[in-house]
Amino acid sequence: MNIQTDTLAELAKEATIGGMGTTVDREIPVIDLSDFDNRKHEIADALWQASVDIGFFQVYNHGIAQDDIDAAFETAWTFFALPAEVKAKTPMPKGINAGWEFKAQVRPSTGTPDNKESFQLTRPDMIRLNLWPSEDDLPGFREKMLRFERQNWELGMRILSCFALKMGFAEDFFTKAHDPSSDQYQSTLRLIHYMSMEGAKPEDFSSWRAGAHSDFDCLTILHQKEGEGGLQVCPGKDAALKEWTDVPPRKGYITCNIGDMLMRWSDDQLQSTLHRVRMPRENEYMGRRLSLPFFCQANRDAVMQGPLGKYEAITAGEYLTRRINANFAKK
Ligand SMILES: O=C(O)CCC(=O)C(=O)O
Ligand SMILES: [Fe+2]
Repeated sequence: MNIQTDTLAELAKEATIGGMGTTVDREIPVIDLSDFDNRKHEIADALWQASVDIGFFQVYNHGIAQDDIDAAFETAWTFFALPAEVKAKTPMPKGINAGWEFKAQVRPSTGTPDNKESFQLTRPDMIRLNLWPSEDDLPGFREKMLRFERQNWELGMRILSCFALKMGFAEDFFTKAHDPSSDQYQSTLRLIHYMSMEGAKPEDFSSWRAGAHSDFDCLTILHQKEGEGGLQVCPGKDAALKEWTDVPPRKGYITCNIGDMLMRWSDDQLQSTLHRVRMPRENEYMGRRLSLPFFCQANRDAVMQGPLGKYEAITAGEYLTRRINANFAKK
């Protein structure tokens, strides 16, 4: 489908609040991760089914304490609340998923910048390119964020071990491919601030908080706050219908989705699904929205080759570089 043409046409049609396309209810699978080691095969079956069908699912009893998630949101806000000139000390370099950007991400689907700012944290790049805010500017930020990054990595690897099992790989196959001790590591924690729309002009609602896209990575672990909705998904097999489904955040549940890397790595068995973040509707909460996605992106030197051999082998580094450049082409 030609996403670009469809989206632009709909943007022109819908200049005010309301968003584009139609909204339909679909069930987003919810999966209980409790007693993980004993229930692993049952959990793996559920994750696989959800990912073949829709590519999105929500997990609960996931092992990350709610207090830690709440604290991570608070710490993220301490960064965004800094003056712009302080945030600008750690700018996102071209083609690198690290540092601060402000309304710089132009999605191929919309051609306009997402109405957001973000700080991305990819561990090796933070050191190499000196992208950590200083302790003077933001005391404790680095340590707190690294701890949360690690918690997300652990959850991501547990989920990916289930996919490895189903794909006939060793259970630690993806854990090795995302080895956090390697300088080739490129998994990314992203802090996102979508600006408040309180008092905004009607025409401001014609842009997107995040334009329609699929993620580049293997697996995204997306923390959202209850009451700060807007995420919508459009499953591949129904994409031509342009029917979007709201995925409201619920406390205790983490939304996860398959990205393009794992879709390719699974020979297209698992679905990387289009999603976007719409503007709030007239009667909805208009304040700022924060989200914290963690992108499990295989290390640069990991070779992606599916069990069925559908695609030629490519390193994850080469794969990701191509994808990032397509999204931030103008900088
Ligand atoms: O903020 C959200 O809820 C979704 C963000 C997202 O899709 C992304 O950053 O890839
Ligand atoms: Fe996304």
